[in-house]
Amino acid sequence: MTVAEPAPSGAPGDLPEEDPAALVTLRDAHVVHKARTGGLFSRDRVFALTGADLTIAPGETVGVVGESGCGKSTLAKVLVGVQRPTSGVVAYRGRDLWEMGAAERRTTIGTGTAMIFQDPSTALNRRLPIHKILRDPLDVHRRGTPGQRADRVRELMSLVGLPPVLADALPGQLSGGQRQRVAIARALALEPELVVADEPTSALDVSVRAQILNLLLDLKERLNLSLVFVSHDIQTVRRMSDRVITMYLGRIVEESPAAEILDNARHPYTRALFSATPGLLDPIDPIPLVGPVPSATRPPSGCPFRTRCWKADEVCATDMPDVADAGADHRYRCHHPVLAGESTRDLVSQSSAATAAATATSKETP
Ligand SMILES: Nc1ncnc2c1ncn2[C@@H]1O[C@H](COP(=O)(O)OP(=O)(O)OP(=O)(O)O)[C@@H](O)[C@H]1O
Repeated sequence: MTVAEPAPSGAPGDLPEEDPAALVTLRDAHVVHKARTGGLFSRDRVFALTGADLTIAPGETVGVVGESGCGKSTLAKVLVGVQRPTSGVVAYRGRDLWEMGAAERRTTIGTGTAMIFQDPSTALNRRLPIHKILRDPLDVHRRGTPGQRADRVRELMSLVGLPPVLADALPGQLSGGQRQRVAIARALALEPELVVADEPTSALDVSVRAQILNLLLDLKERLNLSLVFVSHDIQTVRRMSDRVITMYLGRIVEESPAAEILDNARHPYTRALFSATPGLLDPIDPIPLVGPVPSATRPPSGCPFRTRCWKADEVCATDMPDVADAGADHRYRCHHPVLAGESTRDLVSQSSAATAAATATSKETP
């Protein structure tokens, strides 16, 4: 398989010219890691994020879907400034985050953004009582007087539905759902404009997941937050989001209003992901995603999805598709998009034929 070298990015410091009202903008953001084998760095490189372009408006929720290892967490970390991109631009309200002075960047990241992680058990200091955990960011950023900080802690607990009696409890004395409420309250302590939630319910009991998701939706409305919601659960992403982006092997391959992505996904990968979710597309058979995601150290040439795509042909092996505009804020990168009106039945039969062909080819290989 030919190894593609991701295209060079734009000049560092280039500021995005459009949408002055955008809260966060990524332009041609790349993250490349040194690969590790057996704990040691090798000469290989991992292309964790490649050429990401994204704009997030104030108050908007953007859902991120894709299989494991497709770069969702990397994108999330770049957005909140935890991960510096290897190249490309991350701008807050039009100002390049990584061109700011260190003090301004620390303030922008520390107070303007926050991240909620998958597992609240590991995200919270087990030795500190809840009121100290919530007060810590206020102390670090010297917000208000000591009395105002104590008031803010009470306010935060009420905001996320934690009774005041839990203020002196340790994280280990709380349920998983309560711990995630503490993590959310801490994330909101400094009134961020952007909150990124990376699989915020996947470590929780099914019974409390809906409560935490409803809490996030409620907080987003009340506080006019921009929310980036990363999840494997496509149903939930659709319910939570205004816009959905699909990632594959470090690339954003489709971006669409949530309301239309289900019926109108144009990228074969998005369609296959959705079809694998029971009850979503009502297919006769789900469209199989053939084989595993290729290694991020050796992404395929051309379109990264072409090695698993039933529509792929020669051009997909050589040319990375340009971004195509499907109108109404819907964009995708594909040479042979799913056509409007193309039924799941058609896709399943094409996919089965591709699977049979792939199986036959692999049997012929010595
Ligand atoms: N610090 C790192 N060093 C080397 N490789 C990394 C590092 N962080 C992430 N990667 C690799 O980058 C790619 C993208 O990882 P990332 O965690 O962003 O994917 P993901 O879609 O969030 O996966 P998951 O759903 O499993 O959390 C993967 O191949 C991963 O192994």
